[in-house]
Amino acid sequence: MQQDCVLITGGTGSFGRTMLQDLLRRGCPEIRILSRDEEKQDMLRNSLRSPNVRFYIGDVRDRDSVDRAMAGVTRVFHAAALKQVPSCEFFPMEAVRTNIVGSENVVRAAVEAGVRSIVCLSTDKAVFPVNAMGMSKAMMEKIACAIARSIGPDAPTTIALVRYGNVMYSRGSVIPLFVRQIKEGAPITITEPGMTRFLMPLRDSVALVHHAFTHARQGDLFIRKAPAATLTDLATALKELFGRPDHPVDIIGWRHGEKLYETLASAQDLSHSEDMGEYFRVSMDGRDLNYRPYFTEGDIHAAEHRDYHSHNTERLDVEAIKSLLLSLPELAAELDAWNRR
Ligand SMILES: O=c1ccn([C@@H]2O[C@H](COP(=O)(O)OP(=O)(O)O[C@H]3O[C@H](CO)[C@@H](O)[C@H](O)[C@H]3O)[C@@H](O)[C@H]2O)c(=O)[nH]1
Repeated sequence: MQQDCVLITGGTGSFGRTMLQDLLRRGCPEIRILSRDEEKQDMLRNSLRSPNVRFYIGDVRDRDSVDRAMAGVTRVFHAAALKQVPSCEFFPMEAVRTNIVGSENVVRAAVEAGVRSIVCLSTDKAVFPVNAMGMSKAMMEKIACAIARSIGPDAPTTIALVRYGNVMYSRGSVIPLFVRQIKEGAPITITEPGMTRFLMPLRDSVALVHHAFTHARQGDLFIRKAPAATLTDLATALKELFGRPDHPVDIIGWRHGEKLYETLASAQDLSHSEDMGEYFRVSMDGRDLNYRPYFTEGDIHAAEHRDYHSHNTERLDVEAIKSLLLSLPELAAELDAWNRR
């Protein structure tokens, strides 16, 4: 049997790195990282010093570089993406090149190389997308599903997707920003007090990817359920944890391409899904392009479902947000330093 060899695209990002550490802990004999930035790779190489990890400089936009990293691989986790909402609004074609064309390159290369299983990372912003980042991720989902449908259930490669909400404390996100503002004595900048976001600690992120690797059927989409919070409650929780309940807040208004709440699963998704407890499993829509059956075999179940979004999921109150925040190692370290100052 072929030795397990996992390729992670975008392996130096928060999600990719968590996956890498997890695979190392599980004793994976070979893990390949494909990414663009040699400096980030070098830092990761020096911090890991593991003979099991191999680094490939390349770009998912460039099929040749993907093919080179893909040879001999058994599983692929595709996490490489342009993921910042505001920058994709200003450079939408860059999102097209990386998130759409790049994803097609990775999925096709995996199929052609006979990889056993590929899992592509998506986001709640791909559902009813209003910004270029979400639109490009929605297209990635469509492309992965279209390729899955075309190769069929008996192909050697299984293509699956995982979809998550916001990862807490990820680089450049709102929680480290609010923490910095509290520490510097600057007002906390809230865009819209009642805006809600799903909240997921990074540690909860990788289990579903492993599940998808092992259990996905062709074209499956796995959606991680999560609780949500309003920005006001998130800010209040942080202010209280840092002993600054009266810290000032500025309301700055919505940024480009934002939504009041995010949808993780649409009614259409849920109409062909199974509720697996911590996640939904959405099966690929396997109907073909023959129009006639659409009128007799349409999706009659869609109307029975409600969208699953950050306004109607479990809502965390301030105390619950505080305990979730305290469970994050990054936040615990910040608080420790703050209390010892
Ligand atoms: O100064 C600020 C900055 C942000 N926010 C709000 O905080 C929330 C979260 O913002 P942020 O942490 O920037 O994340 P998102 O813009 O929601 O997007 C993140 O979460 C997505 C998953 O939903 C990922 O796909 C994206 O890559 C990632 O950037 C949003 O409601 C923002 O309006 C503020 O209130 N004040």
